[in-house]
Amino acid sequence: MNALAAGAADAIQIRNLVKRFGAFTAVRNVDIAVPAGSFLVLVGPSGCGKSTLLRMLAGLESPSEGEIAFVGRTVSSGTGGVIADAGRRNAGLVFQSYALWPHMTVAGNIAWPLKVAKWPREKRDRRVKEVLALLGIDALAERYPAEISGGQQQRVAIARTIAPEPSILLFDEPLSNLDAKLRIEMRSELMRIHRATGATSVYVTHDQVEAMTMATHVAVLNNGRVEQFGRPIDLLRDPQTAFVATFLGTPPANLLPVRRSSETLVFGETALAPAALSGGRDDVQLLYRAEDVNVGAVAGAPTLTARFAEAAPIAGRTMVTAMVGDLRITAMADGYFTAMPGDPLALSFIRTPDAVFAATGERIHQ
Ligand SMILES: Nc1ncnc2c1ncn2[C@@H]1O[C@H](COP(=O)(O)OP(=O)(O)OP(=O)(O)O)[C@@H](O)[C@H]1O
Repeated sequence: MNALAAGAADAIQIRNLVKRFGAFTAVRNVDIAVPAGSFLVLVGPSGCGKSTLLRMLAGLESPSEGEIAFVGRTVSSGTGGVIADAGRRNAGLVFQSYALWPHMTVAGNIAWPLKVAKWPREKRDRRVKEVLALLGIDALAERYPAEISGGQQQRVAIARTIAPEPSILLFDEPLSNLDAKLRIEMRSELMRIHRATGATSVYVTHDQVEAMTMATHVAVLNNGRVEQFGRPIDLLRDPQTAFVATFLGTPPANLLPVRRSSETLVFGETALAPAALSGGRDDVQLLYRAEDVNVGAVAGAPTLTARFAEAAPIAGRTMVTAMVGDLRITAMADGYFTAMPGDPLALSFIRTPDAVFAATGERIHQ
């Protein structure tokens, strides 16, 4: 079965969801089905509507149109508002800020939601021990939030959220307050927890590297719309819009605006590709991966003269950024490479473009 096809095994169904704040539309016609056990990452630039979508899933915000169902049960809709409130969705929410109770110990914080849900004492104690062990914070059980580090506080917040065994976990940029090293550690930790709990997770981030490492499924949002939804590898290999193609991937791919001139597509005066690729359009955009742009002229390959901007060594090669007018182009050089900012640099396009997009952004399939 196609893992992306809607079906009975979907833990979350989002149908034609819209959220308006007055005249402003923050979420536009979002339609996705999330299979049970997935780790869905919502990724996109600041203000694209990720948090608003997550808050609707959490029951903190009601939709203007459309509906959300958890395991076939409608929990919110444009006509009915929030049908099942935040506490009755069997969903746990982890925020960027940890919001621990300062007057309760770590164990007390974790036990709190279980007390509220009236778990019997013995079962509660057993569960607190279990999640303390799962998060590797057993030794902190009797400390107060002020006596532990930010990273440890985030672990406690996660432990508290998973303690009541929610079937859906919702994360809103939970790692953004941590330093770079801790973020990377916590990423693998969260994936381990996801596997251990089996909960379907929805995770908001603006960091595409975080998205690509953690996700089983990714939804790329832009201006409130889902530009593309699918497995990370499919979005990387087969982007359906120019936005997805340039937002995902490290180093970023290059998008060159070209126009048709008799038999070729030209950038400025340089012929880059055959006109047949444009699907009959006059203006299109060509996608070139950084590894398909060579630093230095290659005989027989179309070549542009750029101005060197910066270089960063990566895994034995150098990622070079250069400017052609206002356009930034990223290329790869073998070994170590450096130059002075503004130095002229030949860039050769050593392969045919990876994809072609209309000037308006949609993919042109050959
Ligand atoms: N309560 C509100 N009233 C009016 N506008 C809002 C409200 N909440 C969010 N918005 C607007 O909706 C848009 C989407 O906001 P949202 O917080 O969902 O974005 P985001 O993708 O999570 O951004 P970030 O990564 O910066 O947190 C923004 O333009 C924001 O200003």
